[in-house]
Amino acid sequence: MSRLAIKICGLSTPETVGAAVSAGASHIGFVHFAKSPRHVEADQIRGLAAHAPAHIEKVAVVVDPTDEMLGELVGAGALTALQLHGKESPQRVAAIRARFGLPVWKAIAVKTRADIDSASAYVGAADLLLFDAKTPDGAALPGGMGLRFDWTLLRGLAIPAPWGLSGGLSSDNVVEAICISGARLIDISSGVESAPGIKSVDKIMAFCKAVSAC
Ligand SMILES: O=C(O)c1ccccc1N[C@@H]1O[C@H](COP(=O)(O)O)[C@@H](O)[C@H]1O
Repeated sequence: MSRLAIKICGLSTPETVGAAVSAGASHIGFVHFAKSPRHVEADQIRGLAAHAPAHIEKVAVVVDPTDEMLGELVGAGALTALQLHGKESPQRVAAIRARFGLPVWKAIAVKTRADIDSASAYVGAADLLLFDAKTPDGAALPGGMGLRFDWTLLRGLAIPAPWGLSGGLSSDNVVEAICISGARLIDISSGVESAPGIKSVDKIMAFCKAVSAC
């Protein structure tokens, strides 16, 4: 079986980009959403991405982005994928993919089985579906809040598209999450922080080490 893919998201310093790469992450993520404590501008993303080798995937996380915003991010040249984490429709996802020429991930907000079922509408539009915990109505952020959902909802998932798991993961629960869900790509942000927006090198290392046991 192929090695598990790990995305360490919400990076904002060269030191933590380096830690993610050394620890064995396959993907690094940069949040471009002004309300987030992890927000980084397009030129910062370019600078941070330069600290990771070419084989590491560089993903920008955006929420209901305009074409203008995406043009600025993609135009900076460092990205290898876009993660759409808002209420983008399948049509909007397909249009972004066609216009910007990068693989597109669609985050699916999950609380119930119906939410998992809703992901099928994005098959063919998105390159990867990322199942994340639904945040409460009125929450400040649509992700990155350390919330998890019932991983058994993913057991035996038979969706004809690559998919990954995020939401509330940590070095303490990731092995259980992988065993229950069967995920082959896992994505973490707040679980490797010492405070909102402050990534911890030690926690990044511990998380990747825990995953390597799977
Ligand atoms: O991290 C953020 O601030 C963020 C803001 C807006 C949309 C998504 C965001 N983060 C993504 O949320 C999931 C889960 O994060 P966590 O591990 O539960 O903290 C992950 O994909 C982040 O990339």
